Parts: sequence; structure tokens; C-alpha cells
Amino acid sequence: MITIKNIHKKFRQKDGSDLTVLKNINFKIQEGEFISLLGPSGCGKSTLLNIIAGLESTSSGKILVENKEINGPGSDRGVVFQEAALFPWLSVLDNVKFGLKNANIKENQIEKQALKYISKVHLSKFQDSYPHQLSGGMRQRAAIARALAMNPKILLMDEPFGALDEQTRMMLQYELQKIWLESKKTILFVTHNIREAVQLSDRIVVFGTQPGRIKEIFEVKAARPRKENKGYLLELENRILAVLKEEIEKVMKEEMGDAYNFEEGSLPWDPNRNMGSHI
Ligand SMILES: Nc1ncnc2c1ncn2[C@@H]1O[C@H](COP(=O)(O)OP(=O)(O)OP(=O)(O)O)[C@@H](O)[C@H]1O
Repeated sequence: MITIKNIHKKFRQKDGSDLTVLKNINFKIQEGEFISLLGPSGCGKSTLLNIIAGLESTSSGKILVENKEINGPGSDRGVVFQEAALFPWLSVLDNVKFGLKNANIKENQIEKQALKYISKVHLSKFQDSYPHQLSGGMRQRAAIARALAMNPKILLMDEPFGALDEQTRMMLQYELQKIWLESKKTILFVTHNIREAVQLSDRIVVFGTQPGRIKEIFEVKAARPRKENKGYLLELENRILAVLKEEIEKVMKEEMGDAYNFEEGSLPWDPNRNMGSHI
């Protein structure tokens, strides 16, 4: 279980003032749960994920993993970012093997384990290819294989499909559900896309902004794998959208000042409820 306890985070700005990015964040993530963080741009989603990864410090509050406070990165937490952070000079196989070489794994097991996870993300045919020879979706699959091969209990994913085209994104959403069902990892997933959050999550933590705080937590009670958001899932999307609308308007007013004149129905929602840079 991950316990997020009273997290506050301030960043010092260039003019010397402090910007409070996260305020009073409290929630628990159960073992094996799939949780999404959804909210307007700048509400601190990535900051919270980085704090849990141990890559960023808190101003106050703490993160407990299995009741132990974390003080930095650890092999219990794997991270996948929006841009697959692969080494360009290494093949897919060597990229996946890289982390395993520093882990406590026997030499003869390293390749076996790497190949197992490359196969899980359906990249076996490309195991000897270099990152520049792969599509964006394949690179992201390789990054997921690399994180999974380390066998972390927790997978932290920061908009992993955000830079991909719609079809690839849908395919990877489906694959991720299958991987999650099989591996039962605890997954924390940051996204801008309501449909993606509803499709993938057990619970969706909706953030408000200025400062970032939890606005509402939605439970998604639907069987998996989920392929299409219809009926109940679509209704849930609309409920989440209603909560987010207020926050998005706040961000737009802040960015546009007097030029902002909101009319009902004027926000440019796309069919996937992907609100681009405003959520
Ligand atoms: N290292 C840093 N130093 C100063 N300010 C920072 C730093 N990292 C993030 N911020 C600020 O903190 C706020 C929250 O950023 P963060 O990236 O966590 O938001 P986000 O919700 O993930 O946004 P997005 O959805 O656009 O990625 C932003 O205003 C950002 O400019």
C-alpha cells in the first residue's frame, strides 16, 4: 500500500516568491490498484508522481510504501515517462537488460527476463532494433518492458501515451489493461484524457488547481478488459467532465485574463475528452 500523507509542495520561483503547487494531499493506494490522476495543467500531477518516485522532495508530509517512509528512488517503484527514455545507442534488448544488470539478478537470468517482458509487449521481432528504428508506440512499449522487467511492485506512469496517435494509444491502453490484469501491479497513472482514465482505472483522483488539491475521487466499477466507454462508463466521463470544467475555466481565466469570455458549450472538447493543455 502507498500512503500519501499530508503532502505540501512549494517551488521557489525566479522572483524569489514561493509557489504552492500541492496542498494537503492525502490518499491511500491499495496494493494492486490502478489509480489515475486527472486535472488541469499545472495542478501538480507530475510533481506528485515524482515525489512518490522519490525524484522530488516534499516541503512537508510524507510518502509511505508498505508503511516505510521513502527517501529517494527505489527498485520497488518503476517509472515510465511521456517520452520513452531509452538509450539511443542500445538495442531494445540491451535497453531492457540495462537496468537488470544493476539489479541483484543472476547473469544467466538477465537475458531470459528481458526477453520475457519484450514478448509481453509484443516487440520480440524488434528486439535487435535501435530506438530510432521504432515507431513512437513501439518505443513506449520498450520503455514499459524495461520498467516491468525490473519487477517493481509499483509502476508510476506519467502520461505514457500522451504523445501517441489515437489508434496506437487505444491499442496500448488495451495492452496495459492486460498486463495489469496479469501482473497485478499497483499502477499510478497521470493523464490528461478522461476517457483513458475511465477505461483504465479502479479509481480516478481528480485534482483542482491553484494550488493543486484533491477535488473528488471517482470509483470505476466495471469489468475488465474495457474496450469501449458506453453506458455507465460514458455517464461517468460526463460526471468527471462537469467537475473538471470549473477548474479548466479557472486555468483559462488565469492565462487569458480579460480576453477570456466563456460561453456555455464553447470549450473545444474532442471526442476523447482529451483537453490538451488545459487539463
Ligand atoms: N522544478 C520546478 N521548479 C519550479 N516550478 C516547478 C518545478 N516543477 C514544476 N513546477 C511548477 O509546478 C506546477 C505544477 O507542475 P506539474 O508539472 O506537476 O503539473 P501537471 O499537473 O503535471 O501539469 P501538466 O498536466 O501540464 O503536465 C507548475 O506551475 C510548474 O510550473
